[in-house]
Amino acid sequence: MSTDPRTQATPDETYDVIVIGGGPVGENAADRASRTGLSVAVVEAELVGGECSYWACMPSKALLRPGAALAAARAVPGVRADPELDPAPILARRDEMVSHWDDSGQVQWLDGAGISLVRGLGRLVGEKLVEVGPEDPDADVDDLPETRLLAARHAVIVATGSVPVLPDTPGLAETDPWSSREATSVQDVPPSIVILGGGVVGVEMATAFRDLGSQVTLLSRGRLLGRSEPFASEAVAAGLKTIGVDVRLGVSVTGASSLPDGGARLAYDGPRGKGSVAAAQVLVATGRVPRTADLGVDVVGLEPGKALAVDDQLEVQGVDGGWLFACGDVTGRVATTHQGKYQGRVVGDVVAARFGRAKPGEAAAAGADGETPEPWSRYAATADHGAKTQVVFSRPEVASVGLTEAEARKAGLTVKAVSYKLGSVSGAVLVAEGYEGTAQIVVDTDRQVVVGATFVGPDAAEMLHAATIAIVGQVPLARLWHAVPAYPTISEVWLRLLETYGL
Ligand SMILES: Cc1cc2nc3c(=O)[nH]c(=O)nc-3n(C[C@H](O)[C@H](O)[C@H](O)COP(=O)(O)OP(=O)(O)OC[C@H]3O[C@@H](n4cnc5c(N)ncnc54)[C@H](O)[C@@H]3O)c2cc1C
Ligand SMILES: NC(=O)c1ccc[n+]([C@@H]2O[C@H](COP(=O)([O-])OP(=O)(O)OC[C@H]3O[C@@H](n4cnc5c(N)ncnc54)[C@H](O)[C@@H]3O)[C@@H](O)[C@H]2O)c1
Repeated sequence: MSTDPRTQATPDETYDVIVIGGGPVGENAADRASRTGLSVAVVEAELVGGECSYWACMPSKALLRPGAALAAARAVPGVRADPELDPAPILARRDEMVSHWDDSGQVQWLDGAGISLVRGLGRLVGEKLVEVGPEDPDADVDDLPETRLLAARHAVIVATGSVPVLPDTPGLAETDPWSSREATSVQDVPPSIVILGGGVVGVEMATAFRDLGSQVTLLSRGRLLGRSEPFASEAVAAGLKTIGVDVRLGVSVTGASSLPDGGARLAYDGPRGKGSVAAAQVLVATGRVPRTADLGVDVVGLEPGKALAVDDQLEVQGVDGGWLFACGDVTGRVATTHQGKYQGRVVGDVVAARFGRAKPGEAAAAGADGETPEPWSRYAATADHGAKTQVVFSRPEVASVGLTEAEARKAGLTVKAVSYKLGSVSGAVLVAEGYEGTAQIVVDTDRQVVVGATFVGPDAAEMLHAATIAIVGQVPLARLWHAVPAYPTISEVWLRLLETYGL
């Protein structure tokens, strides 16, 4: 395939399976792949555990939880004293949650699972060949890993995640803006921060920094959380304003400049003409792209920088031989840890069954002889289509699964959306005075099944899984009617939703 001399070299090590990227998704894929006796190596350039453990899910949720707990306490008369947020212990608990950016616990776990760890940046250099070397070969550090050539007997699984996007707005890069990494690992809370981007990172970090005491301005081109139901966007915008975030919608940032005493000013075109905002710190939260630019995918005929398109077995499309797989953010079809780990379990099982000592019949069920595995079998990531879940830990929380009403209509389904105010349910009244929130289900009226659900409100996250089960199980409404929610819980909204639908 390649005339690169490296592909002619004798490999330094050979494994049955090589996983490039030891984030949450790669770890899961490696774990499952190793279960039928295959030898597996994980190649990791930074910390085992990936973005999620050290700079994303865990630290961001650690920063957000105290504010949610305080709001919950304040919403119940009878809680004595007036609790307050205290940044120092919040940051200290965040540091604990990320194990002080030390991955020895996760390395131990890999070790216990019998998976080899190879530190360094992995690059594809040929079919089933991975060269591992320093991320920056010119870096001036003592313990740069030596370049090693690894060969895979059967499969390479790519789980390299994603990287943040920095828009090419004039002057923006020169203001030394933060990405979500610097924001989630903050040690000195800035007195003021301007956040560019009203997606998930934007609204979560606006909430967290307001709780930590910063003055926060959030600039968004469109509505907040643009992929959510519009009522969720409105509730989150209102929630941010209530806690004192300056939310400016419909603004396009046109330029940025550094200020002489530190900080920066962003200029923008908005609904009321030109404007600007200054802050001690800029945080750019304008999305992420799959990390394939430095992966060597060109040697297998793929375009660097683009997502690795996969089928439901997570096999990379456009590469022959059935040896290259991908899962997680790098596929561009999921952008959360839990959905990526689901893919990791599927691809790990596919690889284990096709190439390892699996039970009789399992290799065929996993597609070893060219048959496509059954949807909803353990060898197909079927939930990627129409059953993805996400929780945004803003205040109020936004928990969603499946299709929004607009997405369902776009997909050609005949649907009816019904919603109900959560504050009218007895369980919610008990949880908080003046509980405000909304639940909505999107029903496919031809099949009489739920295809989407969104819950917005305090602790809405914990309501999501019932909806996920209804969607994945394709439970007919007539049967769902017999799932009786306990009284007095907020889940009683399910009964109200079905009544509102007409049952
Ligand atoms: C601020 C923030 C908060 C988030 N909060 C949540 C949340 O609450 N819940 C949720 O579900 N999702 C959340 N996400 C999304 C979640 O972080 C990602 O979906 C998840 O980390 C993807 O996992 P992954 O294993 O695919 O990639 P990553 O976690 O990015 O891991 C990829 C790993 O591969 C390594 N790597 C990359 N290239 C190479 C290479 N060539 N060689 C060797 N190693 C390589 C990297 O060093 C990294 O360790 C959040 C994201 C952000 C930015
Ligand atoms: N709780 C969670 O599950 C969680 C939390 C944080 C992040 N994440 C994941 O991480 C990923 C990245 O999050 P994110 O918020 O950075 O991305 P995002 O795609 O959710 O939002 C990016 C926002 O930036 C805007 N934008 C893009 N370019 C812009 C520009 N030049 N100027 C102004 N605005 C611009 C977009 O319109 C969008 O609103 C997401 O896919 C998300 O699912 C998940």
